[in-house]
Amino acid sequence: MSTGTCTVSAGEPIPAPRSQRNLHLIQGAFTFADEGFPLDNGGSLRPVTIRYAQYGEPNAKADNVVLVCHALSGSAKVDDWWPELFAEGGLLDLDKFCVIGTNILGSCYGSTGPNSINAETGQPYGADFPLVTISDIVRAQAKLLDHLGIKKLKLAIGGSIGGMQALHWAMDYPDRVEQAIAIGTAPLGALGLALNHIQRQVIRLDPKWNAGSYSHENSPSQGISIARQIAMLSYKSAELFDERYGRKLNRNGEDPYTHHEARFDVGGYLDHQGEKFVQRFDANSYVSITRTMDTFDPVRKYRSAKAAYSRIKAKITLVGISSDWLFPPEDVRKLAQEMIAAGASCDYREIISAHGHDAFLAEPEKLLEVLSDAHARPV
Ligand SMILES: CC(=O)SCCNC(=O)CCNC(=O)[C@H](O)C(C)(C)COP(=O)(O)OP(=O)(O)OC[C@H]1O[C@@H](n2cnc3c(N)ncnc32)[C@H](O)[C@@H]1OP(=O)(O)O
Ligand SMILES: N[C@@H](CCO)C(=O)O
Repeated sequence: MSTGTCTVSAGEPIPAPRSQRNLHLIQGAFTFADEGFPLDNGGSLRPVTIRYAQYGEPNAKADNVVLVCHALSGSAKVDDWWPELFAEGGLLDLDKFCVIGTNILGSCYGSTGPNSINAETGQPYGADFPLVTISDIVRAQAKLLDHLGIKKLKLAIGGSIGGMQALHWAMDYPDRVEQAIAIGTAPLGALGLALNHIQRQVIRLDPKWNAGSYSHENSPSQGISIARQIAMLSYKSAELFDERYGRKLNRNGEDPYTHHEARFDVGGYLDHQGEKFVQRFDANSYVSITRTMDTFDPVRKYRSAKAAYSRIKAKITLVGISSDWLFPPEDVRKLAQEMIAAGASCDYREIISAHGHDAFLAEPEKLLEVLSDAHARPV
């Protein structure tokens, strides 16, 4: 067990997710690194808190533990955003596996992030929150697992940024993970980097941004709303948008043919998504996590594809999504080929879906279908 402080609350009432039985949920927060947690790119965090959720129980050998890693805007509470994993016939039977979700560094859902107090200054980090890499996030997760007495993961799984974490587990801790599944994950290409760049600029152009120093009541809500709307485009597909919205008039009756400020239905949808996001996410966290996402590049970290991927001992499954233009399936397939060329046991699958990048959340049944065979299913 590592040193640190831990708060745990058990048995909190939670809303029952779809077709779900008792989740045996325990939520906690582990705080460590009073002396500082050094980061890959210099700087450090002091201290570090990792918020976590545990579903089910580790067995006597603690060799049944699965780490489920969230994407950009999720949280430790896996049942809030991926309840289908636990459902009857899902990937993770809680009678068999213990599932742990952690909130990532930089987020606004309980782990150390821009809203946390910087021990050096006694003030919130705000925009001074240092650049955190996916490796840093995984190293902090490893500290939590040490604290919980979990030496090895049965499986690390996630989509998007969650998949980046799963893959870094396999590279950074080859002896601590048996299997990794990453969905819609690859180093971001130029288009993805460009979209993240624009989103951060939009946030910083909001007059309420104030160099990242704002109050919760007076936050850059327009900037974060528009950033989310841009991101939503990259999470969906043209096919889905045409099918759902096409050139339909807004469902509230606005007429864009006669009023120049009126929206088509797709505009109403995007505005709704932006408004919802403002209620639940922080602008500094958004800037921080999109920068983290940009830095995912195992080849740069380990100097070559061979050096990075030959470290892997886990069984890897990479899943591409046919309509994903943020992490195109050809990029995911190329990553699988590089892993195989480096000697890793890696398998590529593809979900055929019109839902774009978000398909792993929007059509979980298709994901579960491509993970249903012996290679992909944890045993
Ligand atoms: C810490 C936490 O809170 S974690 C839990 C929340 N976070 C997450 O779940 C993260 C991952 N989840 C997601 O990214 C998304 O929720 C997904 C991918 C699962 C679903 O994507 P969405 O875009 O929300 O679904 P979808 O495209 O169907 O949009 C549905 C919403 O748009 C609304 N909508 C659709 N068209 C329109 C329109 N023309 N005008 C206004 N609203 C519209 C719907 O009414 C619905 O609203 P609601 O969510 O308030 O009920
Ligand atoms: N829609 C997801 C996917 C991002 O990769 C999220 O908001 O976290």
